[in-house]
Amino acid sequence: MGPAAGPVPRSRKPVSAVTVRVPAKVNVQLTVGGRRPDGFHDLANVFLAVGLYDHVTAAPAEGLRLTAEGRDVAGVPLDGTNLAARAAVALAKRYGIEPDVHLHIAKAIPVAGGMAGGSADAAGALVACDALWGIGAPREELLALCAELGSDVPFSLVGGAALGLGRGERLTPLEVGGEFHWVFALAEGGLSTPEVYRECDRLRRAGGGSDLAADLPVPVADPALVAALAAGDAVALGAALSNDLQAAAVGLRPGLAATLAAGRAGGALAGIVSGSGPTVAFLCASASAASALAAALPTRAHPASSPAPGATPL
Ligand SMILES: C[C@@](CO)(OP(=O)(O)O)[C@H](O)COP(=O)(O)OP(=O)(O)OC[C@H]1O[C@@H](n2ccc(N)nc2=O)[C@H](O)[C@@H]1O
Ligand SMILES: Nc1ncnc2c1ncn2[C@@H]1O[C@H](COP(=O)(O)OP(=O)(O)O)[C@@H](O)[C@H]1O
Repeated sequence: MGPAAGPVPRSRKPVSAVTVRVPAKVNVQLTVGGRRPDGFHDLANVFLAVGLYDHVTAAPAEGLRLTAEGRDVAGVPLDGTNLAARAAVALAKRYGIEPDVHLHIAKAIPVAGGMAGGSADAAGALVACDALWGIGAPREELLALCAELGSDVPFSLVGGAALGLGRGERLTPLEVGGEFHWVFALAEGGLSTPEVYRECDRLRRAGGGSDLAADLPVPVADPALVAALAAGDAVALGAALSNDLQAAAVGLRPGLAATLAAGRAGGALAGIVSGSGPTVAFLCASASAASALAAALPTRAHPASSPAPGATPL
């Protein structure tokens, strides 16, 4: 990121309050390469946005105020560590203004669930504050701020489907040729993303391999998976789903094995841990099959479909 962008261009009129809808994601491919000297892992991360949304509202205030509502809101920090608050501060700093805003997060995305809820809120806060403060920041500027805030944040801004390379922040949009129907089986309590990556590394070393980027190939997208997405072919997508963090997540949360088995027994085409977990995603043949599976699973479960648009002002 270069120097501060200077005075706010005020290319747009400030608005009184703005609400932005932001989607959750599932990783249909998560190939994890080695750990880099900066501590991050090289990825081939195929993101698919799903129609399960947080809403971030930015309203005028003096100073930065943060509130949240939703079932899992106890796990959401309401201080300066909240990713939405960090996004507002980063945008204000970039344009040399004060981060005067009341951010309210209406949370539906599971917290620490592997569905990028915090990243969604960060992208939502950027778009909402950009409008509230009348900045009109170029898209490239917003994407650069997103990448500084977290590896998954750029995808929350763009939505749809995309291949994320590097640590997941370097995006190439992917074509999606149809609607995919999912059920998300929610777990009680989250998993820490860094801890899951550490467990993945530990398993690699315990298996006699290396966990270092210098020793492992740079991950690439799976052509069969990319073709299945483009064709809208749920059976082929189900066959191609892969997640290198799954063994680590199940190792840390052994109950996930039973959840995966329950979904498959309940008629899912395929099941996979979503990102670092512990949410489990089941791909279904139709919307009605997804509703039936959601009702049959023993855990709390949400049906949702893909693709979904990225951060959208309402
Ligand atoms: C695993 C994934 C899959 O999309 O997401 P979740 O399933 O947790 O939502 C992502 O890689 C998470 O991205 P995000 O949650 O943005 O992570 P960041 O804030 O950038 O990094 C948090 C920590 O995760 C680890 N990390 C993250 C990304 C990456 N490519 N390699 C890593 O090793 C590092 O330990 C880092 O300090
Ligand atoms: N806006 C936010 N919503 C949820 N969690 C947040 C937020 N800001 C910061 N966090 C912190 O980030 C952690 C990871 O949250 P989240 O993004 O929901 O999970 P994941 O990385 O598994 O997708 C949470 O445990 C919480 O401490």
